[in-house]
Amino acid sequence: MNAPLEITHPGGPLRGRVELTGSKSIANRALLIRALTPGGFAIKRLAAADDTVRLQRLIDSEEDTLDCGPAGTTYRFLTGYLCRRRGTQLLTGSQRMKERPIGILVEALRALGANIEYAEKEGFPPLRIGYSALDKTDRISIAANTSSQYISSLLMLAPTLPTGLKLTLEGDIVSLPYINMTLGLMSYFGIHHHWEGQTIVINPQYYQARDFTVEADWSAASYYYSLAAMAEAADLEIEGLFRDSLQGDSVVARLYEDFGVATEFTDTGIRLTKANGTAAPALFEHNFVECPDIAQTLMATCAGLGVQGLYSGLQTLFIKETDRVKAMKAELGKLGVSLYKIPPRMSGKTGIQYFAQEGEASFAGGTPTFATYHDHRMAMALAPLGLLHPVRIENPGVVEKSYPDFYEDLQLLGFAVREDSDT
Ligand SMILES: O=C(O)C1=C[C@@H](OP(=O)(O)O)[C@@H](O)[C@H](O)C1
Ligand SMILES: C=C(OP(=O)(O)O)C(=O)O
Repeated sequence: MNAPLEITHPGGPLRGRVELTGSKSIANRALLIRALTPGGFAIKRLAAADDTVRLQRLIDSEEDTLDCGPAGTTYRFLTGYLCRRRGTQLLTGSQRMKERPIGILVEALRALGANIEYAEKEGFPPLRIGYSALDKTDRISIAANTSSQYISSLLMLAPTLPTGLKLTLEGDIVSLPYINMTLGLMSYFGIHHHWEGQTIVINPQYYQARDFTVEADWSAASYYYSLAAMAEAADLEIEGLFRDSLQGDSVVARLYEDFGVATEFTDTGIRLTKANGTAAPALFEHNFVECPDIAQTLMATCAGLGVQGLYSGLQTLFIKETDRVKAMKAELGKLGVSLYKIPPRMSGKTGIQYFAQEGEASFAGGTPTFATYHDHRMAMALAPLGLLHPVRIENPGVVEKSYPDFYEDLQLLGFAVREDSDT
């Protein structure tokens, strides 16, 4: 799917039902834990997301080179896992993956005794990873301010290490709900842990095999919240989500209350409703440090509704599939909406970096063509603007990374999605 797609909606209330794709984060943890569990176990509702399919394939592969493509969790989880596997493998990825830092995890694993070399540039993929017993020490520290995926990778390995692991998190912690998701899933599979201040302590233990069902993806649900918020009235059923979720992105339910979107939990998922004529807020303010993956969604919603945005906690967005703030600034700029860094002298003495967003999306220039920067979330965050006016999405196939059925699901809500080979 490489030709641009044009996305349009005929107008009127937004209604429909979607069987939402499974959570990529939960699926990838379940796969990695299964690989460490004697006897294995069944995983139900595993998503067809490319990142998930890849992780399963690479866990099973004995080839010399393992290519993670653009999949960050896949890459980081395998970096830890391969340290305990016999043989030596080259772990590589897309051009962008080679720009996403890995040094913090490599240093932590080396402190445990890992046998890892940089195959190209110091601090970045690809890595050559050989077997090691990882028995040099059981007490290490790791900087927690760059990616929680490094920490999750170490935690899942921890119970299998000869004397377990005492992992001290240093500095500010980003993406904390993802660390809790890892620990929560490990508990489901029988692993105990406890916190001693900033240190997570995990003794040697065996994972217990148990059947497991993957919850639907709350990050993906955010695109339906965005649609509901921008619709005049909406009534959507989104299946597969649980009330007590391990996913931090379930905070979308609360965030979109401000936009008049109500969430009701049903036996099978959620129902989103927005009553006719609910007014949007004048200002939306949020710190995304615990839910970085939904920042683009909220930026697009605010643009569509002309809501002023005041955002913080965006410091990890520049090392994701693309520099997401830069990419959103460029794409929203096409609609006359501005996104900019507030100079530190104007944001007080909090040490927090704020970004402001101003303006309401204008379609006076005709159908906008949005670039997607090899980032699935650029495509999925911007597509809902098609509710307001036709939009064109370049390289729409990027959604395969986490949500291959995204456009089919939009069609279930009445959208027309058409290949636009003339552009
Ligand atoms: O552990 C995970 O499943 C993830 C953690 C987050 O990354 P960071 O910890 O790098 O912020 C998130 O952005 C990513 O999509 C998935
Ligand atoms: C950041 C993301 O993924 P990853 O880091 O796993 O590539 C994402 O899905 O938004």
